[in-house]
Amino acid sequence: MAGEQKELVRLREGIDHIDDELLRLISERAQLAHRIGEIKHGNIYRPEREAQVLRGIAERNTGPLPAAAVQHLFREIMSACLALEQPLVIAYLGPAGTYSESAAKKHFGTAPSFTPCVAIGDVFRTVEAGNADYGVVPVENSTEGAVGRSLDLLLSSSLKICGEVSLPIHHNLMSRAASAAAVKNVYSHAQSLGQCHEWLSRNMPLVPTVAVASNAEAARLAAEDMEGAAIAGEAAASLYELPILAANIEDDPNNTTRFVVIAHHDAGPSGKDRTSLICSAQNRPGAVYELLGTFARHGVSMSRFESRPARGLGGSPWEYVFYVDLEGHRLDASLAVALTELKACAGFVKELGSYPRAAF
Ligand SMILES: O=C(O)C(=O)C[C@]1(C(=O)O)C=C[C@@H](O)C=C1
Repeated sequence: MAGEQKELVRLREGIDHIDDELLRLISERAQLAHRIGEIKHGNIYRPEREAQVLRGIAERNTGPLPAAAVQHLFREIMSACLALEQPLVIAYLGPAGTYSESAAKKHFGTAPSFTPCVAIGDVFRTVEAGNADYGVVPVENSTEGAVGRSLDLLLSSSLKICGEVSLPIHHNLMSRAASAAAVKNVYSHAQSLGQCHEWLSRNMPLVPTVAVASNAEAARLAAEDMEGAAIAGEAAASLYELPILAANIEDDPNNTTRFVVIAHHDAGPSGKDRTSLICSAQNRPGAVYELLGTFARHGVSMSRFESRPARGLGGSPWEYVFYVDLEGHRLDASLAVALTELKACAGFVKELGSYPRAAF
């Protein structure tokens, strides 16, 4: 026992020594970032550089910590360094406790100020008006598909996409009730109720579900109702101090939502990028085939091709636009040529921007 105590003291001294070194190095890093901020022209936040740093950390990590854990640590270090250069304001689809807030913090770390907005349109307006530097909005869910409102606003707004966030969505049943058997109502956003449909029919078939504006609102209601439960994320459970009765109740364990970061500019090349655009085909046979041919001819891979009604373009009903995601940056030689050819044959092209693929 005495031997173990001595060992404990010795190991803790080792940790103290390493913490001193870490602190010294982090402070030195912060001074360099501050100096970079002074000599940098234009935007201080550089999503392409941050993605490269985070990818490099994962590649060089030799354990024992998993890559995601070290990336989170470095995400926070960079977030704090950036705050020394320029305090950022980030708008997201609120209220506090939503998955959008988790996505915003996953992407920017916790150092910026976060502004919850009541609707996706308000996130766009807040950034357009300069009341936030960046905005985070959901664009698609692996179970439920496209988030139409975000796609429509990307078409009508002048904002660009400068980043993306991929967030695994894990739903939890949370309540002050003693057990799931004592729950009389389940509150959640309609999409989340849909994503937990099978679990609910197997485990709580007779309990009515109530669709509300957001998961965070569901958690707030459950916090006030001893017989109510919410389906929401861990952030909402801790915000409203709700015990989790059942974790990871989503029907698809790979349930993921993709968010984009909107701003007045897109991002520089990072080496692993994506380019998003909206286009329409001219009204003649083979026009869509021709659009797709421009990418195929130049070896540009497409990760998304989705059609939606052309809202806000002032055309007649039944006119459609295509939302296209391409692998690569608009400044890459092959993509640049493909875009030039696309503009020559498409009815309409709107470049939404090039940005680094999610680093983690
Ligand atoms: O490299 C830069 O341009 C920096 O400002 C430094 C740094 C970092 O901490 O590594 C901070 C903010 C930028 O968004 C990117 C990187």
